[in-house]
Amino acid sequence: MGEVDPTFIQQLEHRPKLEVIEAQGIPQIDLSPLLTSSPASVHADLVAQVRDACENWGFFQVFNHGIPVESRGKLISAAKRFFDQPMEEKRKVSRDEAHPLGYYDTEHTKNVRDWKEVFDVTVDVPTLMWASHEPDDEQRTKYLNQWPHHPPELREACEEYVKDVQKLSYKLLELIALSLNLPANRFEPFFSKGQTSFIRLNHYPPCPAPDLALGVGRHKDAIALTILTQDDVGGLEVKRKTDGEWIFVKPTPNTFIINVGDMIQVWSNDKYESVEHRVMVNSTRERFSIPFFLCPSYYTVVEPLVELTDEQNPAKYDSYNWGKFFATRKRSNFKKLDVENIQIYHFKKSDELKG
Ligand SMILES: O=C(O)CCC(=O)C(=O)O
Ligand SMILES: [Fe+2]
Repeated sequence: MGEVDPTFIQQLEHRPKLEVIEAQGIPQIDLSPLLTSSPASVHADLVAQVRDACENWGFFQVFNHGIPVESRGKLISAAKRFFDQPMEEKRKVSRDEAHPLGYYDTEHTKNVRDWKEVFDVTVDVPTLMWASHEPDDEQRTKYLNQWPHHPPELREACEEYVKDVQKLSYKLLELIALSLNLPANRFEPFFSKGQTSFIRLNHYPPCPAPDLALGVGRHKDAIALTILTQDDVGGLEVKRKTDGEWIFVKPTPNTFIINVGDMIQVWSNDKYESVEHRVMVNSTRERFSIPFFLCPSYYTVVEPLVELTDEQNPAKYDSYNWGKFFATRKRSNFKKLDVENIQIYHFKKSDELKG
């Protein structure tokens, strides 16, 4: 195995095992009933499959989702053309504190550098967000996308893809609401008045030391729901809830990988957990993946839903403001902070539950 800069090296217990466990993969769910009829409420079997997957895995794959393969193919090709350029070209659209969207290659997860480069694109243009993480500062800011000159088709490919995936995300939110015995449209108000969703083009170049580094270190997604597409290389691993083993998510053509994020964990009062995952790299093939991170409007107050709490099952979290949470996270991208990045367990109600 080769060498990498020490900033990329994972501690011993977090290094990937190069022989992967593929057995008993995450559940596969056929969404074809939704192509022919709605509302989702008529599909009790589908709702039950979503409930099982959310309870037992926090992850599932969907097929027959209605999104044309070309839409993803075009975007992955455009992403490849963008990342293939010299660094000085990519740096022209670099992300910084003033422009939080665009190109970035020094992301750290849990203080270890990730073996990847990314390009972030916001969905609503402009996206309204708090200007500061300070709780009492009510100033707002507007996020705009930064588009590179090359490749010229990147912008249209992103915009077309986002339109399709957004529709899918709303269908999935309806299914998740129904699976929690809530009305299908229960989550809609959080997203319908200015959401903060974004997509990330991930490029994982070949790595000379795939036994030491990770494309993305172990983490949970802070958002509501992630819809991920990956190419045929593979690398994503999900932590199995039953025994904590890292399970390889085998690339399956024309499927999307869905995972419950931290906000659904809080809304559901821990009925559905946001599950840890990470990305392995390899020494021979580059890999591309594109997560769509579904996020509510910046002012959304996130707390366990009243319908899912009662005296026997009291709320396990204090409420938090999504935009302030996000701004606090973002801050650590540009400044090395001494404290751990903000996490939902910081809002757990009782001290013995923390950790
Ligand atoms: O590349 C992948 O498969 C997953 C990436 C991921 O987990 C993330 O960007 O949050
Ligand atoms: Fe993730």
